[in-house]
Amino acid sequence: MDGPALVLAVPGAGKTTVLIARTANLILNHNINPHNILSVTFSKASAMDMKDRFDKVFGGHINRNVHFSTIHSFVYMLIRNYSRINNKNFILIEGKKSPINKIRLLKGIYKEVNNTIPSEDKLEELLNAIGYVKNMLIDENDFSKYKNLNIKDFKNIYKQYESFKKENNYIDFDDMLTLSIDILNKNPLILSNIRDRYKYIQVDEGQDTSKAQNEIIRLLSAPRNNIFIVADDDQSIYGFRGAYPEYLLTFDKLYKNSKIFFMEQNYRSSSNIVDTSNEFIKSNFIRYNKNLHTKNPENLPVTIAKFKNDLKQYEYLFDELKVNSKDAAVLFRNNISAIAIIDGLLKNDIPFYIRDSKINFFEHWIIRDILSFITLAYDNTDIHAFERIYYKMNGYISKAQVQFVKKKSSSESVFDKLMEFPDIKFFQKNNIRRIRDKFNALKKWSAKDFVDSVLYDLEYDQFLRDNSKRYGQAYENIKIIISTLHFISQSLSNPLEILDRLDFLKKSLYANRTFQEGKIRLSTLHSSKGLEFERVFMVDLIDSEFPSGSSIDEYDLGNSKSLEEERRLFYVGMTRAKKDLKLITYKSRDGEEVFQSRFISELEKILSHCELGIHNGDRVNHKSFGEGIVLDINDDMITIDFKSYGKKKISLSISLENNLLKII
Ligand SMILES: Nc1ncnc2c1ncn2[C@@H]1O[C@H](COP(=O)(O)OP(=O)(O)OP(=O)(O)O)[C@@H](O)[C@H]1O
Repeated sequence: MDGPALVLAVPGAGKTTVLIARTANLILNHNINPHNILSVTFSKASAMDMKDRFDKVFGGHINRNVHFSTIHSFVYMLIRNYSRINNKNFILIEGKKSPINKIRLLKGIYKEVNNTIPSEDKLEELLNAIGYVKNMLIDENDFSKYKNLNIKDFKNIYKQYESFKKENNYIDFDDMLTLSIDILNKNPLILSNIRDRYKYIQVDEGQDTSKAQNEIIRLLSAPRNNIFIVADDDQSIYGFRGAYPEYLLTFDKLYKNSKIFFMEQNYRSSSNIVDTSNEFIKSNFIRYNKNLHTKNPENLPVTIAKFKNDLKQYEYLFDELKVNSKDAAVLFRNNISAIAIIDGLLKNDIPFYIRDSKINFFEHWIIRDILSFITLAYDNTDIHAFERIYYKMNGYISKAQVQFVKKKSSSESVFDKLMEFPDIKFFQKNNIRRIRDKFNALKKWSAKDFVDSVLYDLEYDQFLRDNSKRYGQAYENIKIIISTLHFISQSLSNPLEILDRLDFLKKSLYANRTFQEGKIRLSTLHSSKGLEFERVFMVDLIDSEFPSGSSIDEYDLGNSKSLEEERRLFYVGMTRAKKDLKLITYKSRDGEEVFQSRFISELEKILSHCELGIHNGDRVNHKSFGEGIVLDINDDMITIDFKSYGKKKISLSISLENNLLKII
């Protein structure tokens, strides 16, 4: 009830349940006014989920309003009250009521600073980087601590963005946090009023709170420190935008006389899934060592399904789902993976729903380029389509030539107009003829051959590779767009049908956003947190996709932080499954060799040891060395800390085959 407490729990242990029950305990058994309890969580969906679950269980017993909110909505209220009293006017530039478009503003600043328009991906990276700086409370005059930044002249962009907001009294979501810290630090009266009101502070999903959010919580809860945090550091997956789970590891230093409770029993999953996941997450170093276990019985073995290529993966997935689609989910690292899956599910008449419909595919610049190729193939007078792609193929056409073409009559073919360019050289004419003939032929191809011809005959693929190099981006990240396009076009008879199919898929994505019994859930791994399903399929488990290419690059340079976050994300996915977990990988995607995810390789080892029935942490008895604890199992060797002999590495198979080693 009183004092600082941290509840560290494993997946499926009932974290939210504990927080709800404690709230009811404070109100019903200790007569605390709900008005004095502040319960916050990370996302709006979790806050709503908490409120629903509380009302369902205790609604009949407690008739006063019990409030659960996000940290952001709490600080928004704080800023509004402060502004009202002090006659200030802060204008929020997020959401529907915003007077300006934040994205457009940042795009404009980026363009001004770097003289080039940022891609959608770059903008996303920029947004995350700004959020990271604010949430990590990084001093804007000292970005040297902020490594791994891949944004050209970030400092300048950041400063311009900040001063524009300051001049106009604008604030964004992240500013709400830093502004609140400032208000609380500079206004002792406000701080003491809030402290008086919120005598009990509770935080759910504590692993996702940032440094700035933790600072707010610390300020509010002092000096009473009636702070109760529920968290699973192994499920922290928002480090890229400033989540700071490290503070959980030093909770006892931050709050004196704190208590730490562990909830290590999982009520959700079969013992196969629990044992495998438990071993898997132990490869992370930065964590509280918890021992995930369950009393649930065994069920289907965890399956690793390996295929020749991505097409075979889809065949397997759709076949499985056709037979049994009850309470199943397909989870993926990259939301673009959803497009090919939706295409296949629609063709196979398998019902699905997907909440994250904001997928950067249909509006992606590559797709818009492809649409311009199609347009020009069918209408070679379309100057807009031509202007978009003339330098992205091997036509060697100059800007001056395009300007010349634009001045001519619009009913003429752009290729004919190009031929009339003054002083045009013989070899240039040959090039233009070659391109023109290619475009004339394009509309006769099947949709898939059309895509190939654009990629390889017109060398759009080469442009994509060069472009990635120029902007320091991994070609693999855009390859997923091309492979999705290939997948969609494989059954279409002509290029025009690509337009229709994309339109249909886009509409289907929006039309299938709501849950209905019997529908399969499609979700990114990030959005799957907190959910549970009978059957879970994790797809596209290849290196560079999952774990992401950037986390592998950082790891190769000696920094394993991002790779550990990827491992946690993988763990979140695995622990969503109640009975059936299928992990799918393949050897080639869209004709190019790929490698199975290194996490799959780790799991193969774990599963082979699970078959032997031996795990890290097991107590064992060895015929010669006596009792000990298993510390590590690596291929065929096992490290045991023996009571009488200390650490020893012994051969696992010899020990087991000869009955030398027994699990106690
Ligand atoms: N004490 C319990 N006894 C039996 N079942 C329980 C208990 N606590 C929770 N459960 C069940 O276990 C499942 C997981 O619970 P819940 O979703 O609250 O866990 P969680 O810790 O929030 O999980 P995660 O962090 O993985 O999302 C649910 O199906 C819930 O109904």
